[in-house]
Amino acid sequence: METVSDWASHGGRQIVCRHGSEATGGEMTFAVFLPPAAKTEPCPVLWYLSGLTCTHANVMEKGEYRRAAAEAGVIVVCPDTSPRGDAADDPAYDLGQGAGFYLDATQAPWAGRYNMKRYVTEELPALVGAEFPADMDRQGIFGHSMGGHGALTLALSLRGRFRSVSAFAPIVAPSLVPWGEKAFGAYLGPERAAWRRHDAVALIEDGARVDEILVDQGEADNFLERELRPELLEAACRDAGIALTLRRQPGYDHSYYFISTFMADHVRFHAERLTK
Ligand SMILES: N[C@@H](CCC(=O)N[C@@H](CS)C(=O)NCC(=O)O)C(=O)O
Repeated sequence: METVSDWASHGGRQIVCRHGSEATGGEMTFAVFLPPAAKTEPCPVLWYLSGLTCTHANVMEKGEYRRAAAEAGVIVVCPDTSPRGDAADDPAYDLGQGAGFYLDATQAPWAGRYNMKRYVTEELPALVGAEFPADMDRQGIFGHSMGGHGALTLALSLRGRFRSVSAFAPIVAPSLVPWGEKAFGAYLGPERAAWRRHDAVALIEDGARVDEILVDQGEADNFLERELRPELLEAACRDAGIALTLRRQPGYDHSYYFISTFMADHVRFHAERLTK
């Protein structure tokens, strides 16, 4: 692992690292914020999964998580969203590089390197646990849009791994919306039964559970009705008895101006569950 940048920030350190990845077959870059408390003790880890078109850098530069994470004593890790370099790609912004959807692809030309589920749940946690003062028994996960889909599906399918889960404007039912239908068709093939394991609403319908979920959703989000459809998560959680707090925020769109507004609320939500 190689350190690309290491900045002092809020009494802690904002670091960017690069490493050779077996899961994705190439070099990967991620951001990790160490709070001041990490100088003296292992700290819980909060994973932030980003949305379409993002690298590790979008949330690092625009997400404004550091003050709250420093105060709470939480490490924040921000992975990239897909394999890079000479990995297969597509000219569209919502397929290929920048659009890994946090699953392990089974279809050509994506299979072999588009293993973002394995990367963020196995390879990168092993690296973070080995290289940083991280308490891997206390992990939370959150994300935005495609990354909100990732946070919800990984928390639901890896029961017990994450003590807390939240999302900003998540794609809650990718099997039913254009972004997900396109990506799942490409990465997983036409057999829709295989899609259900990567769809938060379908996972809940099929019996997967978490105790509680926090979601913020802007009401002025251009993708709300076509791609995000939070009402489907609301119905699934109601039927399953999952405590969903869905906050509809008037006037906010899909951007990092929205995310950064509610970021501290989410970091504190996780910290309360990770530090008690
Ligand atoms: N208008 C965007 C659509 C994709 C989009 O809104 N991406 C969101 C995540 S789903 C994002 O975070 N974009 C990067 C940013 O705002 O920094 C584009 O075509 O690039």
